[in-house]
Amino acid sequence: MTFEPTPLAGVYLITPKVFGDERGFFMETWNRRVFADAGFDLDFVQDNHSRSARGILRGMHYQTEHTQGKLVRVTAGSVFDAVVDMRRDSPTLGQWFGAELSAENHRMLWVPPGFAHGFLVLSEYADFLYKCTDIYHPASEVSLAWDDPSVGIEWPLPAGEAPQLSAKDSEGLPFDQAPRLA
Ligand SMILES: Cc1cn([C@H]2C[C@H](O)[C@@H](COP(=O)(O)OP(=O)(O)O[C@H]3O[C@@H](C)C(=O)[C@@H](O)[C@H]3O)O2)c(=O)[nH]c1=O
Repeated sequence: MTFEPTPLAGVYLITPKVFGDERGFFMETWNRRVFADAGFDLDFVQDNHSRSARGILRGMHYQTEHTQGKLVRVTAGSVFDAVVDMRRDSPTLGQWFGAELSAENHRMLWVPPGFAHGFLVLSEYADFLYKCTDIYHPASEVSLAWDDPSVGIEWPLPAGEAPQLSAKDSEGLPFDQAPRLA
């Protein structure tokens, strides 16, 4: 398992060790001791799984109470996964980071509490799995506008194509109106 820092403090790209053989492959995707040895003392309370078709964008989501850390990965297809720093005292407040996560590259992203998170599906469909450090708390859920120009996430969308969004995400808050996190 390798833990690769990103330009946003606390956000890590994680690549599991994959053991391939004639049957297929095996990999550990979460191991409390291995993560603790790497400095991640995590306690997960919920696992989620969503499936989405090509061109669907879910995001950019966070909760102002019960703020969640998320360990995210893809088991079928590929996505462009993105985070935005919402930590009020962070030197990188408002900056984004994105990476392709796919069933082929086995990569995971550790998104600590304090970030808005979302993804765009690049394949015919994608299965997206994630572990959360806190509960779902819809009353404090925020959708930050995926296309806020002051954040400027470079989504790998075909020229002139718009993503498909939920009703909630099509009314995402502009960055300057979106609540900051601790
Ligand atoms: C997130 C979530 C949703 N739901 C329900 C509520 C709703 O009826 C249905 C779909 O919810 P949503 O539209 O919010 O699902 P979705 O847009 O997939 O929301 C997720 O997006 C990604 C990007 C994240 O980072 C997640 O934390 C989460 O916010 O599932 C739960 O029961 N538990 C949960 O933890």
